[in-house]
This record gives sequence, structure tokens and C-alpha cells, in this order.
Amino acid sequence: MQIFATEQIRAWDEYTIRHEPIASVDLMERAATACYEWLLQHHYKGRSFSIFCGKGNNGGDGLVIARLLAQSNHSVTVYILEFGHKGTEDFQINLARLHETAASILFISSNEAIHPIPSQDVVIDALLGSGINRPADGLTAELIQHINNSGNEVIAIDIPSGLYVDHSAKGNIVIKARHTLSFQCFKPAFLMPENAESIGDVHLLDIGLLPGFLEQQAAPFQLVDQAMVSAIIRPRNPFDHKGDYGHAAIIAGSYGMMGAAVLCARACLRSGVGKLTCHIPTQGYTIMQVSAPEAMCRTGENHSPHELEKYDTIGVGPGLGTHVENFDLLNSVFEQNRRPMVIDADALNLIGQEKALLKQIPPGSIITPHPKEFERLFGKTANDYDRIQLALQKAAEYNIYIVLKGRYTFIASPDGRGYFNSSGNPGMATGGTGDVLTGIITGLLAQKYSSLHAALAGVFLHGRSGDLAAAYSSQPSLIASDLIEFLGQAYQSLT
Ligand SMILES: NC(=O)C1=CN([C@@H]2O[C@H](COP(=O)(O)OP(=O)(O)OC[C@H]3O[C@@H](n4cnc5c(N)ncnc54)[C@H](OP(=O)(O)O)[C@@H]3O)[C@@H](O)[C@H]2O)[C@H](O)CC1
Ligand SMILES: [K+]
Repeated sequence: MQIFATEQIRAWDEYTIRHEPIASVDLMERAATACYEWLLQHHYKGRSFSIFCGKGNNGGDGLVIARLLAQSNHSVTVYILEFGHKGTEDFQINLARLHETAASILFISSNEAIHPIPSQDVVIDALLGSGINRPADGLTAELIQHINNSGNEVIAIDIPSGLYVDHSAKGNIVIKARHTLSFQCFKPAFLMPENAESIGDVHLLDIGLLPGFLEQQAAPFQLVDQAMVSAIIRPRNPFDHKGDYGHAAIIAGSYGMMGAAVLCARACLRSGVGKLTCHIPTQGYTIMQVSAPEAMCRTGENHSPHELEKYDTIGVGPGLGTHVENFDLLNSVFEQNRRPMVIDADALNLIGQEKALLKQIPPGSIITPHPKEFERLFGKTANDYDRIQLALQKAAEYNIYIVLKGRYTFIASPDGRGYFNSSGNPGMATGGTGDVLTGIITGLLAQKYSSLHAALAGVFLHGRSGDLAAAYSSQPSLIASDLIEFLGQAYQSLT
């Protein structure tokens, strides 16, 4: 699924209006009807509503929702924020239609006109949508603060008022919604951690925008979804043998952190790799042999980084520790292996301390930092949008794939393309889930998936395992081992 910027969303509306064809006011009716139906299907039937509208088409959506609610015997009060102009054509048509109903209509043109919101009312926020072009200030800002301070449940239409679709509104005054009802496709704003407080739960409603538009568009970002990953994962051939699925190595673990190495190894095995050898410290030998009997082990000084050429790929980092000898270890790995590999955790922290190592990473490799590790490698950014741009820039500079872990993990490709993963849940915010991800991606690389495909399929399967595990038990109880147990079902769910 494509993730569009503001101009493309507008162009998609216009394309649909021209080619369906459908009048703009009827498209608004369709969008608002989808919101109205969502409300009825989600326990809002019979409630009373305070609906706040601007004078653009976002406000127009609010007026249609108000009419549909009033016509179905809901108590509706509509507050229209005076912007000093008449409003868009579709706004005006729908204001006239609203006058035919029992809804109360009040205009807010000064602070004195802002009154307490009845505590039982559901608030609908239709003040500003994708047409926002400056921070909310003056009366608009006052009204947003008033709504936020009311404690009422807020449902935002299209996007919480005050947020921009595709750049940061950090520090600005923005509606805090419990739910956001948006249309057709994800907006970049919904995928940024800095907006979590504003957007609440996002629900995408189908308003029948024509798919023909998608063929003409290069979107700035793509959503990694089931359709994309199902097309990546290849079925197995009946005559295949283990040699066909590659030999991976994992270089991981240290005293007190063998768990990370075990999780990584077991995830790698479950990803479908043909053979796995673990390069681990001597004191971890028994732990690994008992925990992952399918894996071979190499022990010796400094993880015994020898004869690495024989592996199809290598995953390095989980539980490695950051002692100084590990700089030699990394140097040795990068010298012997020039094929794409996976670099995570302490290996990234070492590179963060010795930035010259960045240039030695084999081309096409995948690094998997969480935001703190990313910051140690590439520095701080002012906001989440800038961090994504920095990831794209660094991916190109070092010819690597950057998997920036988070609720919607971002994958920066060196060719400038960016992807947001759609699977996963907050239950996965627990120790060891990153080690599992490294194991899965290493296993996919060994199976000769391209770096891009290994990264995309790896993050999606990892998140899907988390979703299945959380559905089976719960989010709070989820532990990293559960992801490995559910990886089989995650594969199964693709078909
Ligand atoms: N497929 C769809 O997505 C559909 C979406 N629809 C809805 O349409 C809106 C977008 O409507 P638009 O009229 O383009 O924009 P807004 O309603 O968001 O804004 C209207 C005007 O408000 C002014 N503005 C901008 N920023 C501010 C601000 N900070 N404070 C006050 N006013 C502001 C600006 O006008 P100016 O002349 O003052 O610059 C905007 O033009 C979309 O979000 C959906 O809700 C349709 O229903 C169809 C389907
Ligand atoms: K809104």
C-alpha cells in the first residue's frame, strides 16, 4: 500500500471526481457517510454529539456527519469556527442542508463564544484537515485547547486538527483524539511516534477512490503489508535439500548475555535456514547446545572469527558486549566477509564509538538500530520526520539498509525508497525481541532473499508473530521467545 503526501491525496480525490465521475460534494457525502457508519458500528449509536467544524472541506465532512446523525435522532450541536470567509463550496452546500435538520448550529467568532462542552457529548473534530498550511493559532488554538481540556472523548475526522499530513507539528497545538477516522490510505503523520498522543487509534475507511490512480504514482513511502510479503516469500520445491536454504553464522553472546545469542539462533533456525553455526564464547557452549540443538557451535578466543567465507551470510551483535577486543572482532568480520550481512545491538554500539567502521560494512548489509542506537550512530534529529530523512540519506551514503525499529519500523533503502512496517504491537516492547528480528533477517538472507526482501519480509513476519502471540495470550505477557514459537503460524498466515 502506498503512503501519500498531501498533494497526492488531493490529486487522488480529483482523479476520482474526474474519472468515476462523481461530484465533489457527493464524494464528501461518501466520506462522511463512512464516518457516520463507523460511529454507529462502534457503540456511538444513541450518544449526543458536539461537532466542531472549520470552513474547509474537513468542516464540510463534519457538517454531513452532523446531518446524518441528526436525521437519525441523535442530539447534535454544531460549532462553526469563523475563519473570516464563507467557506468552500461543498461546505456551504452542506451548511444549507444542515439547516433543514434539528441540529443546533452555533458560530464561534471570539473567545467569549467558547462555552463548556456537555460532559456526556462525544466530540467530533472537523476543524482542520489536510488543507492545514500553518500552525493553529489565535482562536483556533484556543478552541483546540478547550476541546483537549474538556476531557470529552474526541474523534478526529481525517487527521487531528493542527497536525500536518507529511511534516512535523512538534510543539504545535494539536487535537488529542481517541480515534482518528481517515480515508483510504495511511498518512505519514499516523506512523510517527511523536504524534502518538494526538492520533489515538487510526481507522482507515474505504471511500472508493479509484485504484487506477495508483498505477501512475510513485509514492514517497510504502506500507509493508501482507500482500507485499506474500509476494516475496517463495514456496519450497519438493526436491530441495538443506544446501538450498543456505548456511548462516551468528556471532553473538557474552557472559551473562547468552540469552540474546540463543534467541537470535533459534529465530534464525525457525526462519527456515538450511544450516546455522553459532560463533559464541566458550562459557556459552553448553547453553547454546542445549537451547538450540539444531545449531552447530564454534567457540574460541574472541568468538573465533575464522573461516567466515564459507557462510552465505552472518548476523553479528546480539549480546556481544562492547569490550575493546570486539573492535578487532568486527574488523576481522568485515575483512573476511564482503557479502551483505546483518549488524545489530552491541555491534552497532561499537560502530557508534568508532565511526570509521561504518565505511567497512559490506555493501548491501542490513543494520537494525532502535532509535537510541540510531542516534549513537548518526546523531540527534529535531523530530521523527527528520530522522527518517537522515536514515534515507545514511542508507544511500553507506550503501546499506537501515531498519529503524519502532511501532512502525522504518526500512530505509539505499536507492532512496522508504517503507513502514504495518504489523506488530506494543506487547513487543520487551527485551530480546530485537535479537529475534536479527535471527529472522539473517536466516532470510542466507536463503538468498535480496537484502531488501529479507529486511521487508523479516520485519513483517516478526511483527505478525507478535500479533499472533498477543492474540493467543496478551500483550503484557508477551516475551521474545513467543515470537519464535509463533513464526510458523506467521508464515502460514501469509498464504
Ligand atoms: N479523499 C479524501 O481524503 C477526502 C477528503 N475530504 C476532506 O477534505 C479535507 C481537506 O479539505 P480542504 O478544504 O482542502 O482543507 P481543510 O478543511 O483542512 O482546511 C481548509 C482551510 O483552512 C485554512 N487553514 C489552513 N491552516 C489553518 C490554520 N492553521 N488555522 C486556520 N485556518 C487554516 C486554509 O485556508 P486559508 O485560505 O486560510 O489559507 C485551508 O484551505 C480533508 O482533510 C477531508 O476531511 C473530502 O470530504 C473528500 C474526500
Ligand atoms: K480534523
